[in-house]
Amino acid sequence: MGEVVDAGKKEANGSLADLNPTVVFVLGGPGSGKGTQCANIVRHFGFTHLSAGDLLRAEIKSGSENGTMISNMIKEGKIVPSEVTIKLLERAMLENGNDKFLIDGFPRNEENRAAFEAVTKIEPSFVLFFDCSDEEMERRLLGRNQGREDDNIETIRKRFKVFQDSSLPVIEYYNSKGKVRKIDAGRPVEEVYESVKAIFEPKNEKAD
Ligand SMILES: Nc1ncnc2c1ncn2[C@@H]1O[C@H](COP(=O)(O)OP(=O)(O)O)[C@@H](O)[C@H]1O
Ligand SMILES: Nc1ccn([C@H]2C[C@H](O)[C@@H](COP(=O)(O)OP(=O)(O)O)O2)c(=O)n1
Ligand SMILES: [Mg+2]
Repeated sequence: MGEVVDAGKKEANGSLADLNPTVVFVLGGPGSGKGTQCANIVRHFGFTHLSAGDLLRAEIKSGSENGTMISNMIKEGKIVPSEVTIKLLERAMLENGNDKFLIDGFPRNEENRAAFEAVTKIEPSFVLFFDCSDEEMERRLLGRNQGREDDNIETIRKRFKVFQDSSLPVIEYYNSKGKVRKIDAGRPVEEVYESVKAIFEPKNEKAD
């Protein structure tokens, strides 16, 4: 029996287990260029880009009951409880229906990592790590001009500390599993993308 489907509205159908998506985590400090490079990857390699920060900001705008809590945490540079962020990521994956996702800015701490694994049973294929100096990231964030409440020097310093203390250990964890692809993100956008592309392109392996 055929079902009438409203093509304009995507339904969150099925489960993540059915979808069994390919996931690449895109990590790096604030301002390292995660969002910029994800836009390039989407154009060439057919992934869907999900930024945890964008999903949280959309949740604030939607007037959700968690909005005030999320907004306060972002202003303080703190990491929102995993439960909230994981629900948003799960919903976005199921609504979208693609089976290849770049998850940008997540997992940002050990709690994010362990909870995502426990809830979704998804293991990332690999982790892109954009490595960039604090000086360069600070310059970029202060010039970003997206009207973000957290792109001020006081919050930026807090975000750098959270990255050092909470996010780098997650990258170390994946590094110990051989999953990290580290990229020098301090170079111009096009140069960084050349390195990114080489990671996503199928390898032309020589027979011996
Ligand atoms: N390689 C680069 N060189 C200079 N500026 C960059 C580079 N990559 C991104 N930017 C700029 O820096 C700011 C932060 O980039 P963004 O992609 O939003 O980083 P993230 O998502 O990691 O915080 C943006 O204004 C962006 O245009
Ligand atoms: N996994 C995540 C990702 C982001 N957040 C919150 C806390 C972060 O400082 C803000 C902004 O994240 P976002 O990835 O958009 O920031 P950057 O692109 O790294 O500058 O959102 C979170 O609580 N948990
Ligand atoms: Mg970003």
